[in-house]
Amino acid sequence: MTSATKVNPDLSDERKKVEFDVEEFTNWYYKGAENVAEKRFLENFFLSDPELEDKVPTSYLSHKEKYENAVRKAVLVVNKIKELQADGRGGVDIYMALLGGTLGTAIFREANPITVHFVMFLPAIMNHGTSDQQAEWISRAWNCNIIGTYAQTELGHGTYIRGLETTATYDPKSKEFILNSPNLTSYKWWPGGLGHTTNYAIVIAQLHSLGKCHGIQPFIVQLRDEETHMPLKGIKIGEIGNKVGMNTVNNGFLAFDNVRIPLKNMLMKNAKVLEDGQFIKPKSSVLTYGTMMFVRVVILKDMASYLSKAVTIALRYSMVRRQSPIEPNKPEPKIIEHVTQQYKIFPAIAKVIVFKITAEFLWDMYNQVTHDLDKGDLERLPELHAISCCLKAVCTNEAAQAVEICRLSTGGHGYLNSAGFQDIYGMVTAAQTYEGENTVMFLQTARYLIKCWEKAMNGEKLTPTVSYLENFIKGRNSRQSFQNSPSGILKAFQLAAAKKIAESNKHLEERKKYLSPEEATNQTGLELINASELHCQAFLLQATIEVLEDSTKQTSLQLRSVLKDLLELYSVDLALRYTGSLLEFANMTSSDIEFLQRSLEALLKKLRYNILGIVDGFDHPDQILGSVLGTYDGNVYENLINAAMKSPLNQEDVNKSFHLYLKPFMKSNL
Ligand SMILES: CCC/C=C/C(=O)SCCNC(=O)CCNC(=O)[C@H](O)C(C)(C)COP(=O)([O-])OP(=O)([O-])OC[C@H]1O[C@@H](n2cnc3c(N)ncnc32)[C@H](O)[C@@H]1OP(=O)([O-])[O-]
Ligand SMILES: Cc1cc2nc3c(=O)[nH]c(=O)nc-3n(C[C@H](O)[C@H](O)[C@H](O)COP(=O)(O)OP(=O)(O)OC[C@H]3O[C@@H](n4cnc5c(N)ncnc54)[C@H](O)[C@@H]3O)c2cc1C
Repeated sequence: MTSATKVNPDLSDERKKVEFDVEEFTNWYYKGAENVAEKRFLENFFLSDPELEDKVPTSYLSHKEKYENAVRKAVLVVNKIKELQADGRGGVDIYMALLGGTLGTAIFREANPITVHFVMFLPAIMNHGTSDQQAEWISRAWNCNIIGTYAQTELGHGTYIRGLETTATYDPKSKEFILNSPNLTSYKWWPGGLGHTTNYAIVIAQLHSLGKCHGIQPFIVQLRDEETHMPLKGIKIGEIGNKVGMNTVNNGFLAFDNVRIPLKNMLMKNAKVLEDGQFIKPKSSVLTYGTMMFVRVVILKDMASYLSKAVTIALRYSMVRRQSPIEPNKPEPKIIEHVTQQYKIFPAIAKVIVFKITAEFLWDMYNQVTHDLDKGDLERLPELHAISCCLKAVCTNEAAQAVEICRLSTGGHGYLNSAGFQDIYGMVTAAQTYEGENTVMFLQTARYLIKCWEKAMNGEKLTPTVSYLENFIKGRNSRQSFQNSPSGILKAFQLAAAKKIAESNKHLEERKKYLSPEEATNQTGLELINASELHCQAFLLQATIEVLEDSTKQTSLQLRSVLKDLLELYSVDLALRYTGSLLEFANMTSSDIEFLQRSLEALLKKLRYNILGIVDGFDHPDQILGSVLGTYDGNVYENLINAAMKSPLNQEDVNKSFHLYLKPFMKSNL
């Protein structure tokens, strides 16, 4: 972690003031010293490989060079993983760390063209394939003998997947499906790696058999020749072009012209087509959506990791950058002394912890529910779907906002590519859209909440994530005054969520008297999103309070106290951000707001000298951060000039454009 160069004295002075043991925090954060040792081993194993180091910063490469470099590295990384596995080390976790997490983005900067192979193609075969199909495809895919993507979205439809237009028509004579893209809007558009990397895909298409359409189903389709990599007959394929970020993912397009695949290539764990063309319905049609749910759960973990990088960069920089005297005639302070600067960064640090805890909570819930599903029990699937949708939306929205605020908190230097924010933002903001656009995700949760509300009104028992609605209906909580503590703020959010759900339901019912239920839902959309968001914020806070309480029982008093301060900061900031809803629904008064404001300021002050220990404790080596502003040694000005010198323009004193254009122009008298 420590760099060989001399640490900037401003930063080393700060480190001396931290009151808790940073390593103890690291061990707590990564759930044990063993995990920390493994994390450090992996980081060192990959990042010390000179083949994975970029001699020229990738931002100076062309689009094509960036892609080729990313493919080269992807192959190296997977080979290195295999090396580790041959030594009996690690399993799926290594892939996750390298394909999405901080280590993966340290290597690829933007992203990896084979991530979707591991995150969606393989899970789709596992989720939707029969045991025979798994036997046929999994080991080839796992060994990367074939590389696949998940081709669902089309030019015309991403959200409304029932409206997808690609067709798979069963021909009982040849026992084959015929794939077609009937028009331009049915072209597949976006799948990661599809452009020039993958040779197979899970294609989601409308199944037609015996003259009837049976809705969307997954098919495994070969796209390119396994030797020459040329697109197969009837397949049109390419890349969709430059994007805001993630430019090394090689997102592609795909169209079919009468492409035939055998019957066995429809993934048939759930729905089936028999040889004679008879369609056998699945136990539930939403089982087709399982792979999306898996990724929504994974995204949450990624948000905590990406945001932890952004806050580390912003905070370290704020502790070495000096600007603008606060008192006249006094020296310029570190910019962190400006209270407004503290507010830009400290609450975002608290969010990292809240998102990480909740991500782990959701991961456990996902594993439990999929275990139940394997036994045919679908009972908790709607609850998991509802909570994963709103968590995906809130956490990606908030992470994107927080990363941008971190960038702004570093002033002009933060706008430089070498500051590292652009790549982080590119990854985070993409997740606001992919795997379900966020507004649509909020509306999915709201649909569930309205159903739960109706159930609760009928006296039915509710699942754990919504059980607070029962308390509300029984009249508990509603008359309590607002309490300024994490559990008091949680109660206020649950009350506000319950009242907002009730109010949305009331307006929905009123509208249903003269509108169709669907149009009534559309007209009530703004309130439904609001209800969904309040519900989600309550869940994030509840999960964190419960886990922190439990997981800090064995920690030192000093660490427990800092984590308690961070939880308080998170909840006070949350309450202040939602004063509108809390004033309207949760017995909050203007004097409560004044008190919250004072608490916020007091907490910033209290955390001022411990907060560096938290970001140091995230334990990101400089290579992971990839930022001239965030290095452990804090030597930002030296880093800035060194990075500037790597610009290709700085490799010569005079650029040829001077002789070609400037000189004739400057000498001309026109
Ligand atoms: C590295 C990553 C790269 C990125 C990759 C990608 O982006 S890949 C591309 C990613 N693309 C996207 O993410 C596309 C986003 N779009 C979608 O997921 C769907 O089109 C939809 C969910 C918005 C609507 O679907 P619809 O019109 O069929 O549904 P509806 O609203 O009429 O509700 C019907 C019922 O289904 C239920 N239910 C729904 N989903 C699930 C689920 N996963 N599980 C369980 N249940 C689910 C729902 O609760 C409702 O239950 P109820 O109330 O009847 O008991
Ligand atoms: C970086 C990246 C990687 C991707 N990777 C893949 C991949 O590997 N495979 C794949 O298949 N796809 C992939 N996608 C596609 C992605 O899943 C879709 O873009 C996403 O689901 C959103 O769909 P859309 O683009 O159709 O947006 P639209 O649905 O057209 O959204 C446009 C606007 O319409 C609004 N809107 C739409 N429907 C509703 C509604 N019902 N109610 C209210 N508002 C609505 C939205 O809120 C949004 O404001 C990727 C996308 C990105 C950006």
